[in-house]
Amino acid sequence: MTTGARAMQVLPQAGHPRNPGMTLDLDWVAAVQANTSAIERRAATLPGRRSVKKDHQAAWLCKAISLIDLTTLSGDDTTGRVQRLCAKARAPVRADLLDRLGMTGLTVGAVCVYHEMVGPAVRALEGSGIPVAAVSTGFPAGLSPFHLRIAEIGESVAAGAQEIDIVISRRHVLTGNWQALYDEMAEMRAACGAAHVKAILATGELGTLRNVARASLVCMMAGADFIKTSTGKEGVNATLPVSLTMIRAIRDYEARTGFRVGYKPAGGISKAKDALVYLSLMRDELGLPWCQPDLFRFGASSLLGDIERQLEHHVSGNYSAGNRHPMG
Ligand SMILES: O=C[C@H](O)COP(=O)(O)O
Repeated sequence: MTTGARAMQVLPQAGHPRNPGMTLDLDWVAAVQANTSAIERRAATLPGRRSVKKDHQAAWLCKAISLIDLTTLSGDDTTGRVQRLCAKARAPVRADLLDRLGMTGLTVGAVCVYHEMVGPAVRALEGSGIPVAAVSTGFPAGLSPFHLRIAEIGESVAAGAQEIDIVISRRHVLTGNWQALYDEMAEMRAACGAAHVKAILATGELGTLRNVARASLVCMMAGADFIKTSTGKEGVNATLPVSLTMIRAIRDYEARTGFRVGYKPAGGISKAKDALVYLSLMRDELGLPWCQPDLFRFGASSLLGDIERQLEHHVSGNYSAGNRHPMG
C-alpha cells in the first residue's frame, strides 16, 4: 500500500470536498480590507460571552481534546519523548475520569512533530487512526532554499506524515508580492499530494490585520486545506483579533467558491477556558461543521494538561496539581 493510499484511509473522513484552489484573483485580494478597531472591539467581547457550564462544559472540553494537534517542537525532542506524547494522544484523559464522564474512544486530532520524529510517531500511533502532522519547509522561519523546502515535504510524506504544516515566506506578504506567495503555496500543496496541507501564516510577523486577511485568501486560492496562525515561535502567536480576521476570510472564501477551508490557531493556547472561547467563536462565525477535526484544530503543547485538570475538577470537585497530567 502506498503512503498516499494509507493517508486517504486514515485521515478523518471529511464531509466536504477538498479545497482545489483557484486562479489567483488579484482584484479580489486588493479589495480585501480589515477594520482593525471593529475587529478588536468584537474580539474583546468574546471571553465574557462564554456560557457553557457543567455537563455541557465537560462535553465541550472533550470535544476540544479531539481537536488538538498535540505538539512537541523542541530542539531536544527525543524518540522517547515522542513515544510518550503518542501514548498520551491515544489516551488523552485518565481512564477513571473518562469512565465517570461516560466517554469512550477519545483521542486527540493529530500529533505534530518535526520531520526527524515523523517515523517514531507513525510507529507509536500505528492502528490508532491518529494522523501525524509534520512541520515543514524550513520551519519556523521558512528561509531555507526553496528546492529544499519542497524536498522536505516529500520526505515527510514518504515517512508517513498525513498532514504537512508549511510556513509561508512572510516577505511576500510584507512586500505585497501576492503572485510569489500564491506560486509558493501552490507548489507546496502539489508536493503534499494526498497529505493535507496547513498554511502557517506567522501572523505575528505580518504587520497588519489587512495583511493577515489577504495572506489567508491567497493561501486558500492556492489550495490550502487549513490556514494556521503561527508556528508558536513568533513573539505574538494566536490571538482573537487575528482569529476573527482569518475565520471571516474562510467564510468569504466558502461563500465565493463553495469550498470549506479549516482553521488552526496555534501558539500560546494553554488554558481550557481559552479553548472554549475559540470553540464558541467557531460555532458563532462558521457553524458546527467547523467544530470537527477535519475543519478545526488547536496547535498546542500544553492545553491538554489543563483540560484534563478541569475534567478532573468536574468529576471530583477537586483540582489536581498540573504535574499529575504530564504530556511526554
Ligand atoms: O503548532 C503548535 C505550536 O507550536 C504549539 O505552541 P505552544 O507550545 O505555545 O502550545
